[in-house]
Amino acid sequence: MKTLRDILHHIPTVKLAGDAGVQVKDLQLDSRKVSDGTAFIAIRGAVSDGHDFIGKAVENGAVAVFCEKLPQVVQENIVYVQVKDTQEAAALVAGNFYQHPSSEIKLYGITGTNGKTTVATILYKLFTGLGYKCGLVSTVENKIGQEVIPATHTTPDAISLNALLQRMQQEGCTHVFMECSSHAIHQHRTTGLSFAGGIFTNITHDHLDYHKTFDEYIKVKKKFFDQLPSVAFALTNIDDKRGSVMLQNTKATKRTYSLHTMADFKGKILENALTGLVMLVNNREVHFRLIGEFNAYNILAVFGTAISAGEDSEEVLRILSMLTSAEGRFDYIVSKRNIIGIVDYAHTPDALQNVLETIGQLKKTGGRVIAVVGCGGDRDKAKRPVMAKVAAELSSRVILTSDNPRSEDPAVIIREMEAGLNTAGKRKAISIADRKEAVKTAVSLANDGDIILVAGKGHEKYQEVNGVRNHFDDREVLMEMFELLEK
Ligand SMILES: CC(=O)N[C@H]1[C@@H](OP(=O)(O)OP(=O)(O)OC[C@H]2O[C@@H](n3ccc(=O)[nH]c3=O)[C@H](O)[C@@H]2O)O[C@H](CO)[C@@H](O)[C@@H]1O[C@H](C)C(=O)N[C@@H](C)C(=O)N[C@H](CCC(=O)O)C(=O)O
Ligand SMILES: Nc1ncnc2c1ncn2[C@@H]1O[C@H](COP(=O)(O)OP(=O)(O)OP(=O)(O)O)[C@@H](O)[C@H]1O
Ligand SMILES: N[C@H](CCC[C@H](N)C(=O)O)C(=O)O
Ligand SMILES: [Mg+2]
Repeated sequence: MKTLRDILHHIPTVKLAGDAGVQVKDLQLDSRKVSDGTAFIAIRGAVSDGHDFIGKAVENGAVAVFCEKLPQVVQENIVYVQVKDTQEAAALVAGNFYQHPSSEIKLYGITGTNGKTTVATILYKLFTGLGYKCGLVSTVENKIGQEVIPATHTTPDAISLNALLQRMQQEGCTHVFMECSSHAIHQHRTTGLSFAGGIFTNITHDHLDYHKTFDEYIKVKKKFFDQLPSVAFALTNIDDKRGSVMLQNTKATKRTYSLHTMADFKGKILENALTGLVMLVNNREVHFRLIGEFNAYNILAVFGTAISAGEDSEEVLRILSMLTSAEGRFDYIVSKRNIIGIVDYAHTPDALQNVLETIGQLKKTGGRVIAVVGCGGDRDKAKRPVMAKVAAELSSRVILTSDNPRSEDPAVIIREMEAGLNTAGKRKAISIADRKEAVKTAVSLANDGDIILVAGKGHEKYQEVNGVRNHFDDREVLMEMFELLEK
């Protein structure tokens, strides 16, 4: 059992009121999850302020409270720890409480707008294939070896994350691959972790609802690399405009990958088809099952990570050539009538553009492309018109529909998407708010040889409407509609 003094190690405190010898059984950010012996950490959130729930936490059994300002009424038997930034303190306290699991394993963090899940998942599969027991922290799922633990966030909060890493370490994982979202970096969810390597995929428009400006979004991602230790490596995509900026101030060993210029890990696409990619990777010709130019970048990120981690290049390429992508990333089904249905998690303008361009390059049949696209509610509104515009420019027909409306009116989201369409785009587009109906319409419009892209939800098994998650699975719906309309 830990005392408060143990978990305060290396935490700069402003003021400590009470006995630091008190025993701490658990850490919590949420007053509703507090039980006897818990240390509660009050965080100023986007919706509410954890400081308003200190009383509730104490009622539920908290013995210690971390806060940025002391409550007006302090209770004698409770220890108050005042710190400058409770979010940062939460991460450092969690590291102490869970005995710094990240320094006992090789932890690799992947950041960037698109490709994090893909790169982290392929790394997990590759290193598992190389014979290691691995952990995965991702949008789709968390994994400890073969055990699946459902994911609630791309990157969990600092306490859940350290608890998860401790379990991974205790259960024998030697390598862990985790996505580091920009929200997570900004909210200190990854602060204090010992990374063996950091990987940058790319940066394009997303999350400006949260970060406000693109410059702020870039700065947050860069901070991740600024904080890497000198023993780590930092691997970046130098074909991205901001790829080298990311590593500008890092102490880690710098490594680069590219499809177009000199780099430590250099790739060239020789063939790009629905059966996969043929690429030169550091002058070695290899066939991969992954599809599209964007996946050529993901392959280089994975290859560069494995080699930087000291693995053998021949063995890495042998296993990598057999691997498929993460669930819901360019998943395709060919119907009885030879219509190709693709489910992809493209939910940013750049991802949508990449996926539609890839489809355009693969489409040797001369068939049309029908895109079913929506945008999430309570998320970056600026994406909406841009995603509709990209869809209209790169497809023959577009069906604008709902993604996860969350607390917003789907009709309003669709109207904001429609605002991005010019006259030609408007002629190609139909708006159908019901996502199932939208997929049905796409299938009914398709002829043999056409390609239907259902974008935005990928692996998700639900649609979130006003706080309720109803079962919804794009792949399942697409198959159902093929069955129904191709009898
Ligand atoms: C915008 C955002 O990131 N929000 C995260 C944030 O919540 P918040 O700031 O809104 O918290 P809040 O509701 O205002 O509450 C403030 C504090 O009071 C506490 N509280 C609240 C109520 C109460 O009764 N008692 C109590 O103690 C809360 O536990 C919290 O600690 O802190 C919470 C606890 O860590 C997170 O669960 C929550 O994620 C929400 C659910 C979310 O949707 N986050 C998304 C945007 C997100 O993080 N996405 C990225 C992925 C992005 C990508 O992949 O592209 C991710 O990493 O998942
Ligand atoms: N390297 C890449 N560059 C650009 N687009 C990509 C890349 N890799 C994947 N994509 C596209 O982005 C979509 C999301 O990919 P992925 O889930 O790997 O990204 P992510 O960064 O984990 O996203 P999230 O921020 O939601 O966690 C894919 O379905 C595909 O359309
Ligand atoms: N991690 C991303 C996922 C978006 C997925 C899309 N289906 C949506 O709901 O907008 C986010 O939370 O912004
Ligand atoms: Mg992800």
